[in-house]
Amino acid sequence: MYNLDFKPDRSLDLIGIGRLCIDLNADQFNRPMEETSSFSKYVGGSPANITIGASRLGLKTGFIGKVADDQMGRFIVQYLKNNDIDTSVISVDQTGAVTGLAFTEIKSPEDCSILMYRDNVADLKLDTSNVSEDYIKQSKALLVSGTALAESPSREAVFLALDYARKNKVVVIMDLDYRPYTWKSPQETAVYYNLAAEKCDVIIGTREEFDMMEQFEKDFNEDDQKTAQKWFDYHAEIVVIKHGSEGSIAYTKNGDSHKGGTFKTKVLKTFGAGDAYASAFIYGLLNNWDIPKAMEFGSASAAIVISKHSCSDAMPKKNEIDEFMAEAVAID
Ligand SMILES: Nc1ncnc2c1ncn2[C@@H]1O[C@H](COP(=O)(O)OP(=O)(O)OP(=O)(O)O)[C@@H](O)[C@H]1O
Ligand SMILES: O=C(O)C[C@@H](O)[C@H](O)C(=O)CO
Repeated sequence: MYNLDFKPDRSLDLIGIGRLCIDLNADQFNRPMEETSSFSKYVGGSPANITIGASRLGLKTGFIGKVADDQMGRFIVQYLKNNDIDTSVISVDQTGAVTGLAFTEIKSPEDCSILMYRDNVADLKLDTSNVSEDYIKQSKALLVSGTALAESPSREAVFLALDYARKNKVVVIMDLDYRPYTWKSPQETAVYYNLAAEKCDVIIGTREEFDMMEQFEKDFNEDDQKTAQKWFDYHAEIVVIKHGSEGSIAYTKNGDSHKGGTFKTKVLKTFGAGDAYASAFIYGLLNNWDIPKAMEFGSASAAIVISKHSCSDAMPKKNEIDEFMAEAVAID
């Protein structure tokens, strides 16, 4: 088992912080983007997707972020409201920043990529004045994602939120969410990722994301056990390392490890798997489930989302995941 102390007297279960943007997913798939003529618009950004997923599962959620003062920004806030996410502390940029856009290319179920338009984006303008200790301390858990560390002032805003969370015994969950195009250099990335991960109780990332963080520690050799152990020496209680279609492995501070399988699914596109997995896994933790049950729920949510066109809009409700698991073929 694990020892995460979710304080029962909090009015929110989970607050997400960071990126709120737009996904424009190719309507014509199984072809390169050069041959795509139309795209569907969805709310996007990893922490937004995870918070939407968590809210759909029934968690009480809120979000700390900054949106552009334009139609896209208003669309994002309205979508979050429609999904029962508290938007009361989402601020609106006044500097003329724009909404980040992610054009997604679906060449085949195995070959997807994202073309980013992220110059002067509003989400990275989040600053320390937008982060309220009174708000954070209302929550059982805080979800941070690595991309918000890419630039100041968002970087400082996230570190302040991490400090407020630790001070007020809010469980801190980090989804590594490494998007290289947002960063200036791999070295800078690793330094800030490591500084943030030191403060987290739960760390979720892919093997490649942990490799990026371990670039100064050559003896790690992509060894999942070694990776996890490093974080147990700081605050981590659970470290989850994802391996795409090969599943995932979770380590707990008490020395246990759990291998998570996948579910057979008809993959339309690969992106969104990680966000769906995280939202359902976090739901399991907040409901005090054991790790294998939370991982299975996460894998099922991921299998559902990758069979659909969007990430945020495809996030399933609990009954959808339960029904899927009752019928789907599990792969160990
Ligand atoms: N092809 C697949 N079939 C079934 N399940 C999958 C597949 N790919 C991923 N998953 C599930 O989703 C989980 C997370 O996937 P992955 O490791 O690709 O995360 P990620 O790289 O963060 O995702 P994203 O592409 O959204 O950034 C896996 O542990 C697995 O349970
Ligand atoms: O902002 C991005 O990096 C893209 C996301 O919005 C997209 O929804 C995704 O890749 C999910 O993992």
